[in-house]
Amino acid sequence: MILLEKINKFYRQGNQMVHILHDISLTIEQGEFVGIMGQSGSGKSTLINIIGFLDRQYQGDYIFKDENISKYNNKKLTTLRNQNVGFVFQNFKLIQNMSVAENVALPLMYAGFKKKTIRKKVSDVLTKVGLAGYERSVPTQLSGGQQQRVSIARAIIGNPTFLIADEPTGALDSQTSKEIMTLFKDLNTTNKTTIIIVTHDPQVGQQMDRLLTILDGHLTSDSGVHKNEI
Ligand SMILES: Nc1ncnc2c1ncn2[C@@H]1O[C@H](COP(=O)(O)OP(=O)(O)OP(=O)(O)O)[C@@H](O)[C@H]1O
Repeated sequence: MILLEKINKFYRQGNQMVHILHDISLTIEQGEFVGIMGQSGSGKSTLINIIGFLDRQYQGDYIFKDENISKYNNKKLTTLRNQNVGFVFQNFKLIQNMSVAENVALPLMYAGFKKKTIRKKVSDVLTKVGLAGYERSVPTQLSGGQQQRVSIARAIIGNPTFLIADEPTGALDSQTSKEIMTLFKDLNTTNKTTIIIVTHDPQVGQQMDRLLTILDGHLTSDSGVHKNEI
């Protein structure tokens, strides 16, 4: 489903072009549960920005669902992103003065769904993440783990093809981290949602079906393939 072929990424730093990602080639199939690990500055965010259709300034080919999207303009890329990707962040990124239901409903509001449909979908998705009945709460009334569940509900309400979670347990204690990882695994197993999780945490990495490791912008290991395929 996701096929990257020799992706290279350069950033301008001052008057120099710095080579950030080096010849990254990988395939992620529908339904996979994949972790990306690597030290700070190794290029994880840069890579997921490309995978999640946020960045189109790279060299190499990105084939998504059999279509080469490397030359897509911003408009086409935004449409692709809205239709296919859900994002989860370390710091939840919830809107504080909106209720849980309003936060979760946002993607469907933008997509122009009817109010009644939205209400039903919000209720279903809150049940799925273990927050049935929390519609009227506001983020500040919730624990960190609950807020992350709200942000996961917002990410999955549009039924995305894949989820990208950037350090989703980074702000949580270890027990809550475990619970959030269990939720991701359930979503992966039950809904067959492809999930890509960036993490520093080896405990989180261990729970993934497949682990990619990035070092200085190179893909140095992929537990899903034999070493000589990298
Ligand atoms: N917009 C930018 N302009 C210039 N350099 C950048 C930019 N964004 C990232 N970099 C550089 O690219 C390299 C990779 O950064 P990236 O954020 O992808 O790493 P990371 O593995 O996600 O790190 P962290 O775990 O700290 O989030 C770093 O050296 C960083 O300084």
